[in-house]
Amino acid sequence: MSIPVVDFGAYSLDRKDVLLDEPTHSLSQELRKAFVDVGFVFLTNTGVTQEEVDRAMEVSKKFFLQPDELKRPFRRGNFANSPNHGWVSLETESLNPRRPGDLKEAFNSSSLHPDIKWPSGAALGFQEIQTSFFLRCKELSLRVLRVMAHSLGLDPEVFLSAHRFIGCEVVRDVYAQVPEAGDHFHGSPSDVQGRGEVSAPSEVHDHLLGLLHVDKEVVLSAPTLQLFHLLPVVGLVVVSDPSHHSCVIRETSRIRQLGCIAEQSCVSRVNRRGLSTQPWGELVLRVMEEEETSWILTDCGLSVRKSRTQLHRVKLISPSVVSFWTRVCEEMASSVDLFLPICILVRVHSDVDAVLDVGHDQSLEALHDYRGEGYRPIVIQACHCGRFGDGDDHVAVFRQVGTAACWREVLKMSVSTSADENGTTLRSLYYPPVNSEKAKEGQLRCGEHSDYGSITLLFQNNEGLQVRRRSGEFICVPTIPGAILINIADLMQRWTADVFVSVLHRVLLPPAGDSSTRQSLAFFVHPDDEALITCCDGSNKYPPVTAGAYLIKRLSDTYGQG
Ligand SMILES: O=C(O)CCC(=O)C(=O)O
Ligand SMILES: [Fe+2]
Repeated sequence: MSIPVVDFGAYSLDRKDVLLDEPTHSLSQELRKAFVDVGFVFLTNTGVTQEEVDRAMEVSKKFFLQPDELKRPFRRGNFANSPNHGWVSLETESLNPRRPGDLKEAFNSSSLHPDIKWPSGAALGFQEIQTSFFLRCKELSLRVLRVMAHSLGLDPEVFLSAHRFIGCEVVRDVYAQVPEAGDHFHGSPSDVQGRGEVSAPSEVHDHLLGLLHVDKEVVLSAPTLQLFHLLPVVGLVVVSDPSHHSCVIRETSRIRQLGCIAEQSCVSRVNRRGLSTQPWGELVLRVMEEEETSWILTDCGLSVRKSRTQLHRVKLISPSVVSFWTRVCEEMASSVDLFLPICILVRVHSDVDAVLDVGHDQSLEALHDYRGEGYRPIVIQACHCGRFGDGDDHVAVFRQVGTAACWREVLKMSVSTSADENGTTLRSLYYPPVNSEKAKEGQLRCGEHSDYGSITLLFQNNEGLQVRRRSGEFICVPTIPGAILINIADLMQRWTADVFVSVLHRVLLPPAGDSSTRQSLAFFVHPDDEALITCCDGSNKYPPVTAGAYLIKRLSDTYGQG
């Protein structure tokens, strides 16, 4: 039996609204049959374009074709918080340990953390292209996982809810780790609002966020900057580096298109608690009029600084303020029923220049406009259920939740640590020309193996891949233009108690005398590290395992300890 080809058009990335629909019965059943019988399927009409694939392969090839000394700084193992991220050199890895090292090079993009150093130079645009391809694959994977759940008659969220952190850096609930009460920070007692606040760890007070709150439409000018025309936005962060001017201007005009997030709701919350007497807009306007370089706005716990090159910087100075705002945000978010998912795009550099943008899920689309700018998306997955009533003021609701979400993310960012909590990896593979006389006995381009996670998306530009059938023999996999090969990986087989099968596959050497290269892009989807994988039929066929522990074990089997 060959690999089935299934039309995924009904769930294509081009269709934005589709996640609310039940997958069609025939799509579910075709997918199910492929994953039960073969473990592999070709999906057509996914919405991922050939152009996107070509771009990702092209920039990868430019990276691989460089001399090794230029690639070495990016070696896998060099990234402290992301051990699987980086370059894997030729013959380093034996996916079948009984064979000599695979004749391939790879680059694993496992972390989108803004502090990760990416290849540049010859591979100009590498980070942006890999990141945007990663995010496209992520979106498609989530759709596939949804259809897979449906095909098994399971709750459509069963797989999705264990894949919430693909491509997100860790945002651990650091507050929970910190002891009760007390302000261990600099700042006068008047900064501390309320009682029994949980204090935040020390990273917070060093973390400078440039927040600018504008209540009315205003024009700001500063000595070294052009005019900025800002609409009322909460969470708009002004970049301090003059080289980013145009970026700020573009940003503000985009926010205008998306609609504005007014802070009125925040203000009323603040007032109700007696913590602030003024709308923030006024505070900011006051700041702008003043000539001094620094203020402490004790009534809302923020300090504001102003310098020649920075419009304004607002520093979160007190842990109680941080937790206060977090709580406000959470209350606001939970008090409003909202149907829209919210997407926040954040650009953060280590010197804490940031631009926030809050929008509804169409922002996901807008995300692609940011490819070249190093934006980091934070998508708030947990959208609030319920629908707008007829009489609801949609904009007001959206503003409230957007504001809350925005703040929450800013605050989380300010205390986040830098590890990742989902092992999903976009792996770019390059198989150089092979001199078959020099190849070692039994050596392959990629030895027999099955993948480790939930599913794998594979894009290939040339033949060579083989998949093992149930009967034991290997069959050649064709390349079908525009189609994506998707396979079940080991954790998914466990999860489905062997209903879906994860099968061995390999990449052969080209025939003698054929000096062609091969490239592929494999998107290995993993559940979140903390997700406990138990058989979804309720059986005990496999003991529960956390996805993170399972992945570590599999990687260490492949690469050896360390
Ligand atoms: O390059 C290919 O086509 C296959 C790669 C693969 O299976 C893997 O890296 O897991
Ligand atoms: Fe594989």
